Amino acid sequence: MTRIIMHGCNGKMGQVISRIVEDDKDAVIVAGIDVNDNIANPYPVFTDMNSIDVEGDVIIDFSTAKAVPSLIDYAKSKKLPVVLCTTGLNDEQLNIVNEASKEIAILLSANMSLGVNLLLNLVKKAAKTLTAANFDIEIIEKHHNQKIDAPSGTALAFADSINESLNNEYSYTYDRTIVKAKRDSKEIGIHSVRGGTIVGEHSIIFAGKDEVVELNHNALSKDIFGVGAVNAAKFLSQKSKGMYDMQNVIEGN
Ligand SMILES: NC(=O)C1=CN([C@@H]2O[C@H](COP(=O)(O)OP(=O)(O)OC[C@H]3O[C@@H](n4cnc5c(N)ncnc54)[C@H](OP(=O)(O)O)[C@@H]3O)[C@@H](O)[C@H]2O)C=CC1
Ligand SMILES: O=C(O)C1=N[C@H](C(=O)O)C[C@H](O)C1
Repeated sequence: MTRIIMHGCNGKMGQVISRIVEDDKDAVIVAGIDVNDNIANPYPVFTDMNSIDVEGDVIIDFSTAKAVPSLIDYAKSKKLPVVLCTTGLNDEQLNIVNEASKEIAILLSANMSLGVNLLLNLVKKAAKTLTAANFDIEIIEKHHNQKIDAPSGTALAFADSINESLNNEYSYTYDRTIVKAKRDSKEIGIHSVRGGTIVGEHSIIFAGKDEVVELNHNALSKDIFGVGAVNAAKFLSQKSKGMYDMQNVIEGN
């Protein structure tokens, strides 16, 4: 039985995880953490994580970037692994996470779905083949109107995955209104749309002379992230330290 501490338990994803875990005989949420205890949950909720008085095996985090450093401090003090799903972390916050992985196990992934994690590999092959034929690369992401960070963590992960396959020679352009010049061939344009209840859509567009190749992922429900996060928690609860991603969970190593 994997005992989960849910950080950001009263948010949209926290509530998805709560529902998924209720039907999972191999996992249980033993405590939740959030800024307000304003939702009825079938587990105790703490607004101060240092007051948690139950034992857990792993933390799942879907909260907000600025909450991550104190969560990492807590996890280090309790030697607890963290499945870190929050996006929009700045360099300083990412550095704290990377340093902590020398002491505890951390799984950092901007997208917990199987489809996106498959696509993160497929875009590398497409990028190598198509940029050799001078195709341009643009990424468009669409999300609901409650999302705080832009571009999405997933869009950045796609850009990073592509860039890695191209010897990190590409720069990222987020706003063409300030560029005032033609597109550079070695850039990846990244664009954000926000509206309504769109769960999460990502298009990676390779545009060449007289042809366009587009790879798409559409999330039809937040459950795909929740299922991935619970699987990741079961996987990570067995690890003592190091940095992991969803590829490790999918491959079981
Ligand atoms: N990796 C992945 O697959 C996915 C990642 N995400 C990411 O997860 C994060 C959360 O998403 P979502 O659930 O939609 O967002 P929500 O805003 O719905 O939920 C976040 C929750 O965290 C709470 N919170 C804020 N500050 C703190 C704090 N200091 N300590 C504890 N809890 C806090 C919020 O409270 P309050 O509302 O009062 O501020 C809220 O209840 C985002 O960064 C999002 O991009 C989302 C989906 C998938
Ligand atoms: O905030 C969301 O909702 C999502 N955020 C993640 C991101 O920033 O990539 C993943 C998913 O697309 C949903």
